Amino acid sequence: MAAVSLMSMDEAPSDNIVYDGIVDDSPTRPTGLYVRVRNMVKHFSTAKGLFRAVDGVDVDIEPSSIVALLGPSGSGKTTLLRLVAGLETPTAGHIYFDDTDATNLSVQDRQIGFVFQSYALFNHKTVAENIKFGLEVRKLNVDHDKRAAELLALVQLAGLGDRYPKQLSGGQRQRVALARALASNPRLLLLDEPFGALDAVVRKQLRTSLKEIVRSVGVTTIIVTHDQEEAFDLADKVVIFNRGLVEQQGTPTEIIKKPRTPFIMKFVGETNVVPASSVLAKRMRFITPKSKVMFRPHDIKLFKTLDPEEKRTTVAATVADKANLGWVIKYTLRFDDDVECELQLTRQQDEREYNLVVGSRVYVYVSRRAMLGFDPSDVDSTPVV
Ligand SMILES: Nc1ncnc2c1ncn2[C@@H]1O[C@H](COP(=O)(O)OP(=O)(O)OP(=O)(O)O)[C@@H](O)[C@H]1O
Repeated sequence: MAAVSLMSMDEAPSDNIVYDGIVDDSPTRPTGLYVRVRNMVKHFSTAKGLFRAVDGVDVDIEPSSIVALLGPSGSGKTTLLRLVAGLETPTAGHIYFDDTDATNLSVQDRQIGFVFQSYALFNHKTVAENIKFGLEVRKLNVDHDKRAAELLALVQLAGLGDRYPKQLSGGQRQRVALARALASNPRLLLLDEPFGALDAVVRKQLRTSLKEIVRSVGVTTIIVTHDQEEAFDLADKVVIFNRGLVEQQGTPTEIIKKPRTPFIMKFVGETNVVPASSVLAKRMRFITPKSKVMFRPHDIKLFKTLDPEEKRTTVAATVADKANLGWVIKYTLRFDDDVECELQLTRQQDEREYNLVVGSRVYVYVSRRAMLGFDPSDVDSTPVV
């Protein structure tokens, strides 16, 4: 999709930018807000006591970037989003928008666009009227019809302005909600599970559109999601919450390649968990004071036959099950101490190299470097009261 500015021409700065004699006459894009959250705390009083929904969080959200807040249910993602929006008052901490302390700004003065899971469109208004509502509330002095048409084109609904929300699919309604949120040219867009109610195919289409749209508009975007694939695909930075705290934040690649804690390792991607006292952990000489050991299924090296030399560095197992999951084949391997682990292969890998028979014997090697010791409390995600 071509870069689209939400500024209409009468608002756009007239000066073109000149670099070394080359005139860049593309419409000037607004830069998104730089959002900094500092030592943010939000405690709720409940019948059971003080609930630490957000318990001291620092997050930096670069201008015009997309940041995904990911984490188990009840970990504080939505509460942080609501704090940034001004819909909750912090117990402690600060929020800065660029260099301004925005902690006590009213919701209206924050210039934020919102999209929630439930469409929150006015059913008695047409699509265009719904979008124009976003302009009316901010009393923006622009040509409303023209802006609504621009926004409809941006969200790929050109020509549907006269329809009513009930005449649209769920995905189209969410596109309208996005257009409305962008109508007033917000510098910050907040999305709370925006695709939660949609089926997988529509979710994916909207995800792609959202990425293109927010990048072309240049708005800083924070999205709360349960969906890891969504978070990793969309975001420049993923912030993973657990029990009101940020457990890790970084680029998707950093989080996948360098999970900093056992919680992250278990939360992101598949893991095998075996006792630290298992034959496998011992044979790999993995020494840990912790009670359990985890490693990724793809870190297993498997041999169907062995040289006598290799027998000392591997552990024999029986193929207990083979699950055919389409493009992925999942084997369950049972060691002689009855500990089990899973091995995942692509179908191609399996057909080319393995094709294991249930009941056959195999030999397993896992590098010590791929193993991580942990106690069950290290991966606990029960919210703290
Ligand atoms: N007004 C409130 N009063 C008391 N507790 C609250 C209030 N708002 C939120 N909570 C609690 O704070 C915790 C964090 O909620 P939050 O909605 O931020 O979690 P979340 O990570 O977004 O979870 P989910 O993915 O399920 O929406 C939850 O256990 C919730 O019950």
